[in-house]
Amino acid sequence: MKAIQDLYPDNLAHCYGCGKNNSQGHQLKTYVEGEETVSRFTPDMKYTAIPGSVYGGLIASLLDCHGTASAAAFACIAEKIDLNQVDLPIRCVTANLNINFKALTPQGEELVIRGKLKAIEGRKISVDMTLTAKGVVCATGEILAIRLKE
Ligand SMILES: CCCCCCCCCCCCCCCC(=O)SCCNC(=O)CCNC(=O)[C@H](O)C(C)(C)COP(=O)(O)OP(=O)(O)OC[C@H]1O[C@@H](n2cnc3c(N)ncnc32)[C@H](O)[C@@H]1OP(=O)(O)O
Repeated sequence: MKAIQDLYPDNLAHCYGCGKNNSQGHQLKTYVEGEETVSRFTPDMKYTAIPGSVYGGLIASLLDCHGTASAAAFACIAEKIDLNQVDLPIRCVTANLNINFKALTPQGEELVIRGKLKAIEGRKISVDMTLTAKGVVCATGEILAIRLKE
């Protein structure tokens, strides 16, 4: 299965966090795995907070893009829309993002971000997220994504 972000049409694929057409961005990729979504990302050393740990703004960026991609995927699944189609028919933007930083996030490690659907209420899609490094939860987050009108 393709990454959710690779299903965004070319003219909407320039997001700094996840756009496949932004060569200077993070190009985060999110996949559906069972009932969850997952993204994996190893930050470059330039994203330093305290030496040895990852800058919180980058973590926010990863949760932001993981969250909107997850919201679009969960909404498609709820409507039985095929996630293998070329252009994703459902697109979401972030209205609210809450993050709890639980532990310093170590540099030089692959970060694993997982998302679980919390609720779909009309155009509002809430997703719970965790970010782990070496199995340790470093951050949790909740996103409220809004499905854009047609
Ligand atoms: C814009 C076009 C470009 C196309 C783009 C396509 C993008 C496809 C690629 C994806 C790329 C990923 C990108 C990465 C994620 C970003 O970084 S996205 C960038 C950051 N986010 C933004 O810039 C969003 C800015 N805000 C907005 O554009 C508008 O406020 C929104 C979120 C679209 C909502 O506006 P609206 O469509 O007029 O909807 P509205 O009726 O106000 O609200 C709908 C419901 O949500 C609730 N709601 C809205 N905001 C909030 C809030 N902050 N807190 C709580 N509830 C809220 C409302 O109360 C309402 O609830 P109900 O009455 O239905 O119960």
